[in-house]
This record gives sequence, C-alpha cells and structure tokens, in this order.
Amino acid sequence: MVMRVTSPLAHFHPFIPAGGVGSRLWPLSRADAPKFLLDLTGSGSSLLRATYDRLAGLSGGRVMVVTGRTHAPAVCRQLPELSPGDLVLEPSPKDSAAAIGLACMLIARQDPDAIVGSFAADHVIEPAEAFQDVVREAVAAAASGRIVTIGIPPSSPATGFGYIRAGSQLGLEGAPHALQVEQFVEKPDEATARAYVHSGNYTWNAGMFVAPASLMLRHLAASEPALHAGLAEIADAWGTPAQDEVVDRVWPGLPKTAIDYAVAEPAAAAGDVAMVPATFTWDDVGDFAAISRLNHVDPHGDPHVTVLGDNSRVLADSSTGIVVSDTGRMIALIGVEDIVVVDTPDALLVTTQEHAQRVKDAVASLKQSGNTDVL
Ligand SMILES: Nc1nc2c(ncn2[C@@H]2O[C@H](COP(=O)(O)OP(=O)(O)O[C@H]3O[C@H](CO)[C@@H](O)[C@H](O)[C@@H]3O)[C@@H](O)[C@H]2O)c(=O)[nH]1
Repeated sequence: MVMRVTSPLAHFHPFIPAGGVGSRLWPLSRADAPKFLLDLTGSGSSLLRATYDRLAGLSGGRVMVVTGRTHAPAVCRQLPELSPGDLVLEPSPKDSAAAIGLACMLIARQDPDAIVGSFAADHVIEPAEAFQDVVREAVAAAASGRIVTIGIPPSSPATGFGYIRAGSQLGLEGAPHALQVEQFVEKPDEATARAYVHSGNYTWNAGMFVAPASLMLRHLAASEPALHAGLAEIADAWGTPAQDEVVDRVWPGLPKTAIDYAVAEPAAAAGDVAMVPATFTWDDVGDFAAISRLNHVDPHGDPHVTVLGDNSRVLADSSTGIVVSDTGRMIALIGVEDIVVVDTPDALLVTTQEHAQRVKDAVASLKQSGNTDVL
C-alpha cells in the first residue's frame, strides 16, 4: 500500500485583513488612503503589496485579501494579479473578527482541512526569508490542532498590543520552537503592560494567527455566536445570485469586535494556543516616530532630519526629526529637535516624535468638531 503524506503547507491558505485607517499617521493616512495602501519605507511598495509578496511565495501565489468596498480599486491597482475570487469586499468596517471570520468560512468551504493564516496588512518585516521560515513552523504547529501566534520580544510597555505568556516547549514535528501559550491578554493597561515587560515572561503578539480554519471558527462560534451565525449566512450565499442581497442585509447588524478578544483570549484560556518566536525584525509603524526610525539611513547614526515625499523641499539647520511632504512647498527648520512635520495640500501637522502617538486624539477631535473633509 502506498501512503501519501501531504505537507501541512499544501493546505495553507494565507489571507490579509486590510481595514482601519491608521489614524496616528494623519494627515498622510486618510479614509481613502489608509495606512496599508501607503509606502512608508521609501521602498516603492505599499505595506499591503509587501505583505502580499512575503506570503505569495508560501502559497503558490494565492493570497486572499479582505477589505472595504471603497478600497477595491486601489487594492486592485496595487495587486493586479489578485484574482476576483480572492478579493473579499466588506460594505463597512466591522473590525477584525468579522473580516477574519468571513475569510475562515470562505476558505473552509473550499478546503475543509484548511490551515488559515491571517496576517496584518500594515507591518514592516525584514528579512522575508526569516518571516517565511517562522510561518512554515507556525503551519506545522497549527497542524497539531492549535492556533499559532508569533511572539515579538517587547521593547516597551506599549498598550496597543496583545501580550502572550508562553510556557513549555511543545516538541511538535516541524515546529521545534513552538511553545504552549498560557495566557493571551489584548491591550492591557499601562501598569499591567509595565509589569509584563518587567517580568520578562511576555512577548508582544505580532498580529498574525495561523490555525485550522475549523478551530478558529469553533472558538468564534462559542464566544460570538451572533457574529458567527451572520457570517455563516453570508458564506452560504457567497458566489450565488443572492450574495449581494444577503451581504447588504446581514453585514450592518454584525457585532463589531477584534479577533484578539473574540478568539485569541478565550482559545488561550482553553489551552488551544501556541506561539513561535519571531526571528525577523518587526515594526507595526504605529506613528511618525516609527517612520522616522525606519527611514533613518545615516550610516554613522548621526541625528538628522529624515525627509520623505517625492516633491519635498527642506532646509534643515541644527534640527532633527522627520518631514513628510509632497506639496513642493519649501519647509525650513531651524534649531528644532525631534520635530514631525507632515505637509499635505489641505492639512499641515506639526508635532514632536515624543507626542506622535497623540495624533490619534487630534483625529478624534477633528471628527467630533465636524472637520471630516480633512479626514
Ligand atoms: N478587512 C478589515 N480588516 C480590518 C478591520 N479592522 C482591522 N482590520 C485589519 O486587521 C488587522 C489587525 O487590526 P488592527 O485594528 O490594526 O489591530 P491592532 O489594534 O493593531 O491590534 C492587533 O495587532 C497588534 C500588532 O500590531 C497585536 O499586538 C494585537 O494583539 C492585535 O492582534 C490589520 O491588518 C487591520 O488592517 C476591518 O474592519 N476590516
């Protein structure tokens, strides 16, 4: 008798949930130009394009993208090879649990043994080869019936990340570094994050999940039954003449929540989560300080002004920081440190790298005060 052994990679279906504006990068990021569509590294590729390229090599070129209807033209321009069947469009943003849940359902209907991989659309990761090795290991670990996360050594008590406490080695075939996850805590408060980082027992969650589709959906059904039921109704109608009617009727009523609360936290409490440590550098490009860091190319490490934008004209005297501009307007900086200047035709941002995280609050104020034309 001949036994055919298929590698777990043969059932691997990566996808990219691409939503959210990235409001800490306003006025560069806008509702119609979200962070994932921007080139923030000066590489000539958007974050979405780079994410797609890192994954395509692992899945024979097939990667699904779940995004908002309004972003469809830009996504298709950036990913011309994306087949229509791999572009899943949402009528409105419903947060990551809906996007990821729908992708899991559509993929599970094509391949009941699917191992899915959800990868955030807007991170900078280097080098791609190390990332791919870690994902291969995560796929092997997921084949043992676990939801596999990727752990990043924390460099600060950031409150915008999930924290993972891992325990013992699992000793899984093809996944020598996989560890059992004992606890997953999404976005702890600052005191808790400080205690976690101080303990040395936690990693950040890199915003990626590799798992059997069936296991993701089992946890989603248990913790968010209404969301699961709504998504199942949509998935049943997908590709039929009823698709648009069902999506437009069901989608607006879906609960809005993040996959980290809906699946990762309860699955970890149930002992179903593993973690593979990252061997690549990772940056979620959370604010302009991160962009400055990523684009700082001075070989001597001397502080200077990082300038981004095709049309930027900058005079910098005794100054450090970052200028992002494509207006062609001359920007002169004299004796200012760690400055952030972002110049666009209808909005000018001036802050410092220390306060770069607070841009999100400014965006909230603009929204509240009705200045939505610049968002
Ligand atoms: N299609 C779609 N995608 C969405 C939506 N909302 C979020 N996403 C996508 O889902 C992914 C994660 O969502 P974020 O909203 O960016 O998550 P986060 O607050 O940064 O937290 C997550 O990532 C951190 C690392 O950056 C993690 O540390 C944390 O645990 C969590 O997984 C990103 O690719 C984002 O584009 C939506 O409504 N629709």
